[in-house]
Amino acid sequence: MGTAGLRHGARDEREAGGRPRPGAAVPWEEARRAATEAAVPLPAREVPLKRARGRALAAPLIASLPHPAFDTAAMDGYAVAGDPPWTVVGRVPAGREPGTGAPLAPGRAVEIATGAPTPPGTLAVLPYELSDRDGGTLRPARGGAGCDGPGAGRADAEGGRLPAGRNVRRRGEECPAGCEVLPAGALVTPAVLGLAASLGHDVLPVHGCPRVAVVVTGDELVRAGLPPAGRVRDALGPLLPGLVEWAGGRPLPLTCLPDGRGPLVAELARAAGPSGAGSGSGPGEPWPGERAAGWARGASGADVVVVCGASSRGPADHLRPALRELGAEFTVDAVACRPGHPQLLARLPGGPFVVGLPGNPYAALAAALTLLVPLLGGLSGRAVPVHPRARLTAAPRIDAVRTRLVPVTVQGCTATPVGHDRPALLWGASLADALAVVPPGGAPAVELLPLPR
Ligand SMILES: Nc1nc2c(c(=O)[nH]1)N[C@H]1C(S)=C(S)[C@@H](COP(=O)(O)OP(=O)(O)OC[C@H]3O[C@@H](n4cnc5c(N)ncnc54)[C@H](O)[C@@H]3O)O[C@H]1N2
Ligand code: MOO
Repeated sequence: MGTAGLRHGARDEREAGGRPRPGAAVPWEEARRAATEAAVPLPAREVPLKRARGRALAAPLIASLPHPAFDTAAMDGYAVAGDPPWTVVGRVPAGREPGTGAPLAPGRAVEIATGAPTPPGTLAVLPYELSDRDGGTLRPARGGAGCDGPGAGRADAEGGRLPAGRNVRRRGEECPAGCEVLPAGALVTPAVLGLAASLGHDVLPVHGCPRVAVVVTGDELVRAGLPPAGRVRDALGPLLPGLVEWAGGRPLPLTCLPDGRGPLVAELARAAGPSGAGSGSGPGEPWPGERAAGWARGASGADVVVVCGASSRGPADHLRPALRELGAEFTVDAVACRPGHPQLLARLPGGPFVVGLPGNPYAALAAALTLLVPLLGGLSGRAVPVHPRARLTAAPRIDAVRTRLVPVTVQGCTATPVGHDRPALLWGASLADALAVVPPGGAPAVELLPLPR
């Protein structure tokens, strides 16, 4: 393909009304934005914590409790009141109901466990290792070192007085009840699950998980063993389920199709067809509210169909003709990038999205990070990520008109191309931490697209 048309692609390759002309390569940034904006988050529902991991919060996470929920000791040691020496009068174990013990009078101390409620009247907590106990009498140890910041627990120079509040966490000092700790759209990670539990939640409102059908096409593909002469191993069947899960989707069982328009039309028609009405269950069954929100899954139960291969313009490349035959609407029809330019995003009438990925495996991965990952992020309700940027330590080949996606390793604010980045092999991508997005003409600092782990 010549470059002159692409240089002005964003302006010249559009029909009146702003739609891209069929076959027009849109700039990479624009393609990613179109994929992000095409997706409306799937409806939300509350799920138990153990089923929320990897989903996006459909509402901000609010603290149901203050944290800490009561005044509590931050160290194992002694809760003390007033000036030393103190008389040790008892012990507070973790788990005691706050406010049930007697208030601590000046000159008294109680042994206390980390996390136990401090008695009313507590001045501070003196850690064991900074204390000097002789029978029932307690004093600060001489010259104790800091345990919780500089000088923590050490009595001050004049008169052995502990700063008020030392090693005591006050109720609500980290977050008061009602505080918004995470915004809607945050990804539920293991840390978020622990945080939600700490703040009193048993369930979380999360967006639905888009179901993704992966269709691998090509007569030449074999799925196991050493390929016979002229054949190649399918690299995308193994790659895509993990990528889909990482991006927020749920992969459906893989479909392998021979080359040919007929099988592809039949598969896409099945995906576009009315969802298994009357079946009562199964992957196509809607969640409550899905229909009201305008969601219609096809008979295959997929929200998104990813078609690998058949994306180019040769006689065996049937994806575009098949989509046109079915009346699909194209959102992106080729992208001005290398590799991965034949990729596309379309929507079948009333049904699922279709993402077309090139057959060359590294090109398919680069394309998936361009269109599929933003689409799945949007459908699953994830906030649009802000990716880090870095300076490249070696100049990659710059393209005057196309964005290049270059596998790199990342060290701090610098990124180093790893090479091995021809479209047909995933070697460079396997060595890399990220793909650097090198815009047309280059840039001093480039965006880094994370690679699925
Ligand atoms: N006339 C043109 N020809 C090509 C163009 C173009 O613009 N004009 N673009 C080239 C680029 S760039 C790419 S990328 C490919 C895209 O090809 P398709 O998406 O149509 O895929 P195929 O033709 O089926 O396969 C291309 C290549 O990839 C291998 N392949 C396919 N599927 C897999 C798989 N699942 N695992 C591993 N390898 C796979 C296939 O054997 C071919 O070698 O088109 C160029 N041509
Ligand atoms: O752009 Mo292709 O997608 O070079 O391999």
